[in-house]
Amino acid sequence: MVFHCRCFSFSLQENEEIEYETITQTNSTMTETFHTACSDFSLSVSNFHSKTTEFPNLAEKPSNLRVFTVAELKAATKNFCGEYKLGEGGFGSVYKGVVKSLEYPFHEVQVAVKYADGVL
Ligand SMILES: Nc1ncnc2c1ncn2[C@@H]1O[C@H](COP(=O)(O)OP(=O)(O)OP(=O)(O)O)[C@@H](O)[C@H]1O
Repeated sequence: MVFHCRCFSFSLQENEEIEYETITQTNSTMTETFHTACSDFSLSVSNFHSKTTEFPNLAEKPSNLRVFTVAELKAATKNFCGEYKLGEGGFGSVYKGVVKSLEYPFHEVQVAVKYADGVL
């Protein structure tokens, strides 16, 4: 299962604000793939673990979030190259990367890709 979420903007240099996309990839026995905004992320996970039906199926929600293949994420981060590492979180490392914009094919979009420990 692959989660993608455009999370937040942050400042690289004092006056330069760049929008980043955080992509989290993780394995699961669940076969469906769904996309969710960060605010929904813990909601969907708790829904999955508790198996309650109280929350809507996020796969059925309309979404404009983009799915990336593992190959695309490897290409974007130069195969998760150490030089591209931005930081480390509780369950994996985060790498900067660059992907082509779908809207404007000649534009590149900077992204942050989280590589969850033990996934690949
Ligand atoms: N969009 C981003 N741009 C730049 N650096 C980032 C970005 N996202 C994460 N990082 C870097 O990676 C580090 C880990 O981020 P992450 O989101 O994994 O943190 P976390 O929420 O503490 O981790 P976890 O969710 O695994 O518990 C951050 O402290 C930061 O240094």
